[in-house]
Amino acid sequence: MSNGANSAKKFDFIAIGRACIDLNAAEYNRPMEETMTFVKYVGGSPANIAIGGARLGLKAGFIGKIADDQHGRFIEKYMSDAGIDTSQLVVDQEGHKTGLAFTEIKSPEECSILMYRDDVADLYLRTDEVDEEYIQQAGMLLVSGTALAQSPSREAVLKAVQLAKRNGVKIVFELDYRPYTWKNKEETAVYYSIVAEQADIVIGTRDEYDVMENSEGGSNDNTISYLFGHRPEIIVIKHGVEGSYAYTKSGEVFRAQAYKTKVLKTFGAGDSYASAFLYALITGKDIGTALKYGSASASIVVSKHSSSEAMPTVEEIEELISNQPVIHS
Ligand SMILES: Nc1ncnc2c1ncn2[C@@H]1O[C@H](COP(=O)(O)OP(=O)(O)O)[C@@H](O)[C@H]1O
Ligand SMILES: O=C(O)C[C@@H](O)[C@H](O)C(=O)COP(=O)(O)O
Repeated sequence: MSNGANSAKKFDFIAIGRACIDLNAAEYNRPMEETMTFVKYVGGSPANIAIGGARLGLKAGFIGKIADDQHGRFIEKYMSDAGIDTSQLVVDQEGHKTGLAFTEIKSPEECSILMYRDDVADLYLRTDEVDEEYIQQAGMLLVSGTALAQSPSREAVLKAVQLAKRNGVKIVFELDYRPYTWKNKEETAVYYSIVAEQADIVIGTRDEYDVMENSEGGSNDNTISYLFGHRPEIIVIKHGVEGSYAYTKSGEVFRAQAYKTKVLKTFGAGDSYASAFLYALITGKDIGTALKYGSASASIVVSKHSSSEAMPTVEEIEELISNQPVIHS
């Protein structure tokens, strides 16, 4: 497949979904109960991926809804300063709030996220706020699975997927499973399958594919045999510190190991991975190299305090790939 590189298009990719706030513990190695200070960053998986892509020099756009408040304005300015087109970042007019993610860093291995996502603006994006002419201008549409959790955002995303298909825009589905936004796993499995079957590229962790399949302990072989019966041409399955695999419809299998690093916290790995993986595909690198870019980017971000602000440059990624040993597992 051609992986979406299209210099004739205004955007290399457009992400759809949430742009929110991360409040990351400024004090490490303690539970949230004892954490008194937090540092504010833009967060939300698709926003992080757009920021990561823009840091790597990609032309990125964003479709989403932000609150009409100080947090919403902070997000819009940060993303626009990062070089992302925010013309389709709709400002909510109904009093909905910005989603907040407080992060706890108990140890490098024990991190958790406490989400405040009741009535959040991002899940109120409507179908009439998704514009065909905007989507036409992209090489790829990056869909976050969390945006399928509730209506009207669910229908807005399904419309974006339809428009992308109609206009030959590659669909990248990042499963991005956040249990607290869903009613139950059965519902998640239904909507994940609907979009995964229509996507060109699917990216997720092994656990997230299990959610899509509404099963436990699933195998990569079963996942790819199901999805390759549909539209996907590339399936990426991440296995945490044990590395990741990419499978192609023509039967190739690629594996990348994680790079050794001094881990500060584990969150941010998935978003940095996705942005660097897509950057590599969009700039014409092969799939094996793209996996390395993803792993390298993730190993940089897990060693830093934030997800968005910590997104690396191309030079940092390439330097790390050349010099850093991998974790053998
Ligand atoms: N402790 C770690 N050290 C170095 N790299 C890591 C570590 N954990 C994850 N990674 C890298 O980040 C990638 C994505 O991590 P993973 O945990 O699978 O996804 P997610 O963050 O979406 O749950 C992995 O494939 C790996 O390359
Ligand atoms: O996606 C969110 O709403 C929270 C993120 O902003 C946060 O930085 C995070 O959890 C990132 O983790 P990842 O998805 O593993 O990259």
